[in-house]
Amino acid sequence: MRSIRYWPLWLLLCCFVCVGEPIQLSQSVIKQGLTEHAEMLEDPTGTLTFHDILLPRHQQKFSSFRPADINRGITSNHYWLKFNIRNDSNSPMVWLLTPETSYVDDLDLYVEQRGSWTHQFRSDQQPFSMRDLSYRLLNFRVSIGAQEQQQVYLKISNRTLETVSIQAYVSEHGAFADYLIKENLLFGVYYGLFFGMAIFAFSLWLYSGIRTSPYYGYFFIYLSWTMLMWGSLNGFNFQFLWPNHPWLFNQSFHLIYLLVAIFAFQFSRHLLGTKTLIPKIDKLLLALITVYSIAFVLRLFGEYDLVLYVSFFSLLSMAINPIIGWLCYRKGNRYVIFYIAAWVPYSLSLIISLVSASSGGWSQFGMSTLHLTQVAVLFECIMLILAMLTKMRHSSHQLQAEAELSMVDPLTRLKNRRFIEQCTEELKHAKEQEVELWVLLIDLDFFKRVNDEYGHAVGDQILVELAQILKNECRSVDVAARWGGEEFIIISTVVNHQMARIVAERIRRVFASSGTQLGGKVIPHTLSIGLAQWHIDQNQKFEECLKQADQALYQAKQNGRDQVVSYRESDLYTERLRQQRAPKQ
Ligand SMILES: Nc1nc2c(ncn2[C@@H]2O[C@H](COP(=O)(O)OP(=O)(O)OP(=O)(O)O)[C@@H](O)[C@H]2O)c(=O)[nH]1
Repeated sequence: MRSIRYWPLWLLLCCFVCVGEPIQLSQSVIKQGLTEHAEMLEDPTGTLTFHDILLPRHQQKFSSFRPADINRGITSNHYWLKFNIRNDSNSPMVWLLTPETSYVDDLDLYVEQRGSWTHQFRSDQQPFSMRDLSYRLLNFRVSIGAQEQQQVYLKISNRTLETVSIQAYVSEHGAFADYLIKENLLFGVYYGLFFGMAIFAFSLWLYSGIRTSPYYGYFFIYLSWTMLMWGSLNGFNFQFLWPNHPWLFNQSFHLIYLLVAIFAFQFSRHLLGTKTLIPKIDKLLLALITVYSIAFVLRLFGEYDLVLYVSFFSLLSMAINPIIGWLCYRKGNRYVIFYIAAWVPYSLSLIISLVSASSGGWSQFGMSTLHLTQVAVLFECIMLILAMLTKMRHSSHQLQAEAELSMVDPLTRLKNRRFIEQCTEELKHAKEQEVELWVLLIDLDFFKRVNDEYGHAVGDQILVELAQILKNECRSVDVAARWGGEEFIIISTVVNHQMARIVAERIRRVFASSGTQLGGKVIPHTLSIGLAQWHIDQNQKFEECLKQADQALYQAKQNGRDQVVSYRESDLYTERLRQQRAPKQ
C-alpha cells in the first residue's frame, strides 16, 4: 500500500532517471533496435506489476540492454525494457513498436505522456484483426507531440516455455510504411520462388509416376511444410491463413517443426536409397521419424514442454543430412553431390540459429541469424531439385543401359530375338527408302552331333565363332542376331536377290572352310541358310516372311545341308508340303 501511496513521487523520480540515449524520432528511423537505448530487468516469477517496477528497489535492478542480452534461451520468464523516445521536430509524429519474433505471447506497453501513463496490451492470443497495423508482427502505434520526450516501459512475456528474444524495434510511422512495401516485395519474391519450386516438384512427381519416384512426392510435402514453417516464423500464417484462430497459430509451430523433420528424412531415405546403401543409418532415420511422429501425437493430446524440446531437437537433427549424403557418396552415389551442397549451408545456419535461440547470451545477433537460415533454405531447395533431376537422368541412363543389355545375347554378344522383334517395327520405314529387305535364316548342320561328340562348351565356342563371322560379313546397316538355340538371323538391305545370295553364300563358305580348332584337331562344321525377301512395300508381315525363310531353310536341310536356298526356289516344294500336312477334310 505504501508503494502505491507514493507512486506519483516515484513516477516523477523515474522521469529523471537516465535510461541510455533516447531514440531520436525522425523519418529516417526504421526498425531501430532497443539495444544501447534501453535498460532491462528480468522477472523470473512473472509477478511484478507496473507499479512494482516503478519502485526504487526494482528500478535499481535495471541494467543496460546489450546485444548479448537479446536471446534469453528457452524460458517463460518476464522481461521489462525501459527507454526514452524524443521528438525534436516542430510537428507531432507517430511511432511504431514491433517485437523481433512473431511468436512472443504478450506485450504490455506503458508510455508516459505529459505526466500520466497510458497502457496498451497486445497478444498473439488475440485475433489478427485486433492489431493497430495489419502487420505480421504484434505492433503498437503511439503519438508523440512536437518537442516531446516520452518514457516507455515494455513488458515481454510468454505464457509457456519458449525461445525468447527481447529485442524490439521502433520505427517512424511514415518511414515504416515505405519500408513495408520493400519488405512485402522481398517476401513476395521469396515465397513466389518456393511456390514455383513446389509446383515444379509436384508436376515432376506426377510426370515421373507417383510410385516410381516417391522422393518427388516427399520433397513436395517437405517443401510445403518448410514454406508453412517460415510462414509461421515470419507471422504470415496468422496474417493470411488463419487470422481468426490464435490457438492454431500458437500450437502450429512445434507441430510444423516435427513435420518438416519427418518429411526431410523420408525424402532423404527415398532419394538416396539409404535402405540398401546404408541400412544402419536408415534404421536410425526410421527411429527418429517414429519419435517425432509420437511427439506429434502427444502434442495433439496437450503435452507441451516435452514436445517443445523434441521439436527443437528434430530441427537440429536435420544437420545429420550432409553426413548421410557423404556416406552415400562414398558408396558410389555420385548424384548425391547436390544433396550435400544443399544441406551444408542450411544445417550450419540452422545450428547457429537454434543454439543461439535456445542458449541465451551466446550470440550478439539475436534472432537475425534466422534471416540467414531463410536464405539457406531457399538455396537448399534449389540444390535438392538439382539432386532429384540428376538422379532422374542417372536412372534413365541406367534403364537405357539395362534395356540395351536385355536385347543382347550373352553368349555371342549378338542382338537377340527381342531386339529383332522390336526393330522390325522400325524397319517398316524402309518402305519409303526404296530398298529391298532380305531375311537370312541360318541354322547349323548336325549341331546336336557336335555337342554330343565334343561337349557343350565346344558347341558354344562354335556358336561364338559363327557370330563373329556374321559380324564380319554384315554391313553396318544390316542386323545380325541370334534367333535362338543354334539358329541365327540376318536382315539385310542389299539391292536385289542376287546380292542377298552372294552375302548368304559367302557366310556359308567362310563358316564351312574355317573349322574350329580343338587341341591339335580341327572340327569341321557347316550351316544351311533359308533366304526370303521381306516385301515390306506390299505390307507383308515380318512373321510371314520369316515363315517363308523357314520353309527355304527346311528345303536346304532336305537337299542335304551346307547350302543356301531361296524361298523363290522352294515355294513350290513347300506349298506341296503344306498341302500334304494340311488336315484332310
Ligand atoms: N552348345 C550349345 N548347343 C546348343 C545351344 N542351343 C542349342 N543347342 C543345341 O543345338 C542342337 C540342335 O539340334 P537339332 O535341332 O536336332 O538340330 P541339328 O542337330 O543341328 O540338326 P539339323 O538342324 O537338322 O542339321 C541341340 O542339341 C541343342 O542342345 C547353345 O547355346 N549351346
